Amino acid sequence: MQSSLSLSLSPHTSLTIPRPNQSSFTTSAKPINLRFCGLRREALGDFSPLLTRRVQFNSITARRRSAADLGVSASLSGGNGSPPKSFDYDLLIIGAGVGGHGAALHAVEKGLKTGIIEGDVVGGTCVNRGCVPSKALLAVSGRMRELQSEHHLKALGLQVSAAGYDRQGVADHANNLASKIRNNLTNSMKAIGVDILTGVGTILGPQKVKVGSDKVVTAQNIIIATGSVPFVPKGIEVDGKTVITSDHALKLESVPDWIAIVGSGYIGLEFSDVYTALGSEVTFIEALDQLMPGFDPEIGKLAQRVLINPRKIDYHTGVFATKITPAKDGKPVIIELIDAKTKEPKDTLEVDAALIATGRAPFTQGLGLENVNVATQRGFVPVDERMRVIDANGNLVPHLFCIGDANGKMMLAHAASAQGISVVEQVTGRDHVLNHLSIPAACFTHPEISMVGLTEPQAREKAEKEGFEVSIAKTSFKANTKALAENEGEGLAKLIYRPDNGEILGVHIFGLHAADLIHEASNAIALGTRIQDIKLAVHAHPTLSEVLDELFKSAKVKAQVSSPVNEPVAV
Ligand SMILES: Cc1cc2nc3c(=O)[nH]c(=O)nc-3n(C[C@H](O)[C@H](O)[C@H](O)COP(=O)(O)OP(=O)(O)OC[C@H]3O[C@@H](n4cnc5c(N)ncnc54)[C@H](O)[C@@H]3O)c2cc1C
Ligand SMILES: NC(=O)c1ccc[n+]([C@@H]2O[C@H](COP(=O)([O-])OP(=O)(O)OC[C@H]3O[C@@H](n4cnc5c(N)ncnc54)[C@H](O)[C@@H]3O)[C@@H](O)[C@H]2O)c1
Repeated sequence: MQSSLSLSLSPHTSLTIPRPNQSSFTTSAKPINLRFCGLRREALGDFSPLLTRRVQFNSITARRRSAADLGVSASLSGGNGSPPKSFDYDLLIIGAGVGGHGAALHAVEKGLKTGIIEGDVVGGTCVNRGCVPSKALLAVSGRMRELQSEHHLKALGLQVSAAGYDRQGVADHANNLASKIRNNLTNSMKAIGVDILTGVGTILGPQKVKVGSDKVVTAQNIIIATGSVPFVPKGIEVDGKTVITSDHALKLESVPDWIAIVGSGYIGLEFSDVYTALGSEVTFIEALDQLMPGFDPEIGKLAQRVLINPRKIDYHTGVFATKITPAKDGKPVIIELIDAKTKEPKDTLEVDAALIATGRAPFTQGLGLENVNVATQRGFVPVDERMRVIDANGNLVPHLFCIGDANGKMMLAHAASAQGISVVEQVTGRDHVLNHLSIPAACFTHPEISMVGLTEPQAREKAEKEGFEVSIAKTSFKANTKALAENEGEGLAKLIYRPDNGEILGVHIFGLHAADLIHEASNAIALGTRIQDIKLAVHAHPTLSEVLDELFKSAKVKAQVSSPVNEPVAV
């Protein structure tokens, strides 16, 4: 099956990037650890993302227009294999998702002549099929939950008659938000002089890229930022109506009475929040032994108690969905489950719809990586800690970088953008290594979950290897005035730290506005701030941020204050 993304740029142009054929896969490449993708890929064996992709630029009109419209001259120097002697751009980015966009803005700020190539729509996954529309749906589910919770409203002294929703209205809200943010992103680049080159980018050789079918551009440095697409395990037939991926679900064309969600990672969990608020019953199917396997186990348990158990959600863990057949001729969607360990048949489910949320596959095939001797690992572009691309012999490819979902380091929008900024710092003369352990992540359920750094098991494993002690501090939202005023006392913040020197190893929050609260901790990790220093910082009262204030204050650190406290200043 070969689905495609289509875009009409104008009445005369159209571009199509076919999405991967999601019915074949390979397991021969080296496993890589995708810490923030819920689980190590090797744990899934045969169910790993498949990595086939074919890109086409299928409109002759579009090809002609792209060459004429670009306004940049193709470099004539150098054959495909040798580097050109002069360049059209200082920096050329392939892929205008959030990663490419972040890199482009920073590059212009640093004075680089910058071009960005986009084969579909500006904004990529996050803006068009990811963060942005999903958060619009979650904004609706949050309000629906509040309005439907008689107990909660009564506690606040409120009376509201029955809450309802208009499905198309909700869908329009998500779609309109995506359009608005896409325009903002496009305009923000145009306004500062980034050249947006329309067409599929293919690497021809060192520092040289083809755009569409016949335009060639050269650049001093190139960043690959081609992102990812939904991964659908072998045996699952996606029809886009009753068996869907997040690409389809975000359009909210229907709200099924009963939907199975395969995978209980970020996408599964966020959509369970949306669907149950809109009235669906949900059945989770999770390959690992527990739901939400990527989260700190204690936070996962609390999340299960609050986000799963009281809602119309049941689940099967330790099972793979091996075959899913879409609804047809009056028959429901049929899901065949096998035991994840024994591989024996376990169960068959009949539901109205199934959402496949089993991770994302990198979008890198057909990119011309072979022309610079780069072999992907399960489709991901191998990079070092500075996002420099590594070739098939283990050497760095000069002037070539890869950021975002395509390198698989951390599949988050802000991580993609931060990696892009880090690359720009390097090519403009400042060495920079991004600390991925300081990058926060959040799941926008109600309430939210957020985290930065290590989970408790990861911290204990590291401590054992490196020979240090780990301590844990916790604070409850129940003791926070603002949370109680909102009648939202269900929540926990957890700090994992070194008691000898006050280093923050990880912070995990479950509760109201957890996604916003995490940044005090992530900035502290990024800046190397120790607990003995941050516990002296002052927080406004009454605010949710006092949850973190209490958390840092309750930690028992042996070291004294490690940086001088500012002298009081007369104002
Ligand atoms: C449902 C969902 C919800 C999400 N929610 C969040 C969230 O709340 N927070 C968060 O941080 N992350 C979230 N993510 C993840 C986030 O969307 C991705 O991590 C992020 O979009 C990755 O950015 P990127 O720039 O690497 O790639 P992408 O956003 O995928 O962009 C890549 C771009 O490159 C283009 N392209 C690909 N190949 C070529 C080529 N050869 N030539 C030219 N152009 C090409 C594509 O068309 C695309 O526009 C979510 C993802 C999904 C699916
Ligand atoms: N709020 C956010 O930041 C946000 C929201 C959505 C998506 N994302 C990003 O998008 C990416 C994809 O999200 P996702 O939820 O699809 O992936 P994920 O990696 O977070 O979770 C996938 C889940 O599916 C399970 N699984 C995999 N194959 C299975 C099978 N055959 N049968 C049953 N279970 C199976 C895994 O064990 C895992 O728990 C994530 O890496 C995440 O970083 C982020």
